[in-house]
Amino acid sequence: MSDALQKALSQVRDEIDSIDADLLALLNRRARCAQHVGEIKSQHGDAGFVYRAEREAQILRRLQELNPGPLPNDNVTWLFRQVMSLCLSLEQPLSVAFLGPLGTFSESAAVRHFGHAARLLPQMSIDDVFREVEAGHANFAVVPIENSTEGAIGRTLDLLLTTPLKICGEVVLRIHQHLLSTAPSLTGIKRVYSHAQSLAQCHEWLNRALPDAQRIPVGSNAQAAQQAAADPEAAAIAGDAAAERYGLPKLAVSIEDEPNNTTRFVVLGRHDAGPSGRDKTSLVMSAPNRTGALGYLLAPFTDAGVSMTRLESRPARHTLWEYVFFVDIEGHRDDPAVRVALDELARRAAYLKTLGSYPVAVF
Ligand SMILES: O=C(O)C(=O)C[C@]1(C(=O)O)C=C[C@@H](O)C=C1
Repeated sequence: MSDALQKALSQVRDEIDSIDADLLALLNRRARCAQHVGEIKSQHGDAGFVYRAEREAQILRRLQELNPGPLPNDNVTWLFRQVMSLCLSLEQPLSVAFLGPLGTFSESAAVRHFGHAARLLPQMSIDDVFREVEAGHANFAVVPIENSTEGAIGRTLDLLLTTPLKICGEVVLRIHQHLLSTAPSLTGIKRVYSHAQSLAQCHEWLNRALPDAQRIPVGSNAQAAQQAAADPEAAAIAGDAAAERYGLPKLAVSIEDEPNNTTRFVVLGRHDAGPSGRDKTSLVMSAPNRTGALGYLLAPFTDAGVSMTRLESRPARHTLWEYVFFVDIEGHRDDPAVRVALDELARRAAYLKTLGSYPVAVF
């Protein structure tokens, strides 16, 4: 290395060292502020509300607006999510239940929302995820609710009907499915394990690339990866997190049939979130089985100028040919227009449950 190059490099590296020292001091100053916030909250008997979904969303949105680059907004958001996760862990360590084992897309969603400092509690089923928070063994749950290719996750909707938990956040995750196997090539693969939803998301690719392989649905993508890791004639369809966790090579990447394959998860806790300025409210209601009933129920939203972003029907399981409707609207239940619409809806619906108000996903 020439002297000139050495000198130029060491000048910039000295600057980086000095910036890192400043960053370190600032990060610790921020952490002390968060600890102070925690003390104020517990002095006011508010220790149960240490995690503030709406405040985190506001912080991240503001930083996205302030970001001058060259770091892209997604990376900045990820970085500050980690910073808040660490600051929060000094106030109160959080635990998050999700559909395990480790390596599922649900784990990726949980980490995306709560950062790496949260304690992860993988569960065997979506029912167990709900139960873990309902029983007070975990602070929050992260469960899938809909996929852009496959539609609603029925079990989550059914459990939302009866749970006392509230939706306090959402996570939108781009799903890239890979074929993971220790086999040297596609030729030796006789079995493909995956969650039924993932097998369906890669149905056309499998028809083309592995028409003779047996497709075996299992409890989760991560479980599929565990099974494939132990069987050289098998492959799993799963994501990056499972590939890394179980040390499986990727034989084919991004094999999902739909290029925009995305899953939306909801975050459940004992309270919903305060208004953040850009919120959604999720509801479930029942309409009597007669002509025009659904239109009658939805009219209060139009009348109050509230936009509906999602409508999903699901059989009411106890009565044949009766349906419940899951509705997402724009706005927080404390917004005046939403409040007016909900009050009117409560008068019209045979059954109405507000599942929660929460910030629109930030990234
Ligand atoms: O502002 C608060 O209420 C805090 O607890 C601080 C803080 C943060 O690090 O900025 C940490 C956790 C909360 O979820 C929101 C924000």
